[in-house]
Amino acid sequence: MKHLLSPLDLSVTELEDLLNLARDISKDPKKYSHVCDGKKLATLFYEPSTRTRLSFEAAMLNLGGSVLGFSSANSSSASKGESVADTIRVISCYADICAMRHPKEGAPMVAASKSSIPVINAGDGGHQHPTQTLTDLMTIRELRGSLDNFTIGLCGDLKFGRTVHSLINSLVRYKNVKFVLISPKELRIPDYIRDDVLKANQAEFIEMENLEDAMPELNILYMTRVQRERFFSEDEYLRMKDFYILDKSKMALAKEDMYVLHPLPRVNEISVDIDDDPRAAYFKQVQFGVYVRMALIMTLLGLNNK
Ligand SMILES: N[C@@H](CC(=O)O)C(=O)O
Ligand SMILES: NC(=O)OP(=O)(O)O
Repeated sequence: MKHLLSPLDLSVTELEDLLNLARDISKDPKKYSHVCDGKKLATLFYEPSTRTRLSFEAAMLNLGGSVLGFSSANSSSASKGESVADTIRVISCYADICAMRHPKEGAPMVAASKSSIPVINAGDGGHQHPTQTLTDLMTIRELRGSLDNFTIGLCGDLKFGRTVHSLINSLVRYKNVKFVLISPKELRIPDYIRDDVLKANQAEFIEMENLEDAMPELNILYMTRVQRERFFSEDEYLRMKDFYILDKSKMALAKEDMYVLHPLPRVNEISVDIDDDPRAAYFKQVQFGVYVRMALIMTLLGLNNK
């Protein structure tokens, strides 16, 4: 049985197969509308979510399956003190596959160790968000045609932003991907990503604070929200929250064919003025998120050859 706890749980070849399947689904989703007939997905969300939970639900429904779950710790028996380990043993009796989001790093891994169904990490604390990475990879591949040979700027909260950590982990496996890490010094990328992922894989990267300086070189700009819920002090959050605001004047410095991605939700870091710019790809990214999760559910349930 396979789980998806980190983006590295899929080899580059498996990822290629999954992205090809997602592309095929995107061309004719109806072709797949009975692949998961009779199957159930449980969504165990101990932290807020709009896209991840609902796109998982939409994905399973599109495949002909059904969904059950909870959307906050308060509405589950976690509020009575039930452990993740016990919860997953119970859910294994109700569903065929589950997606779990939890504020504690490693919680989905604990769940996987006790589970008799595939567990998908739908975001664990400030650690990883592998299905957002699948979405990001599909978006980059569909927009650029390839996951090799480009420069990506990752901007904002690189310290707590789990989507950034997972995306870097995945992209270092492709050829000639250059990383520009744009953040205030307080929100720099953690050492375990800089040293154990970027340096360990001999990836080309630089760290800088000024977004304007980085703009002209970028093929992809990946904006992120300052992760308020991970800050120890509200004052510190307020000091950081508007550090970067992508607006028309900054977009004027970018290449004509640069794309802007953002995992969403956006707060203030991308001005709504640029939503109609053809380079703004963050809502396209949302649509790809459904196709890629359909492909993932099929793959983990062993239904990808049907
Ligand atoms: N939705 C993404 C990004 C964010 O919340 O800023 C996440 O859950 O990590
Ligand atoms: N991109 C993402 O994970 O969004 P949600 O937090 O709304 O699920």
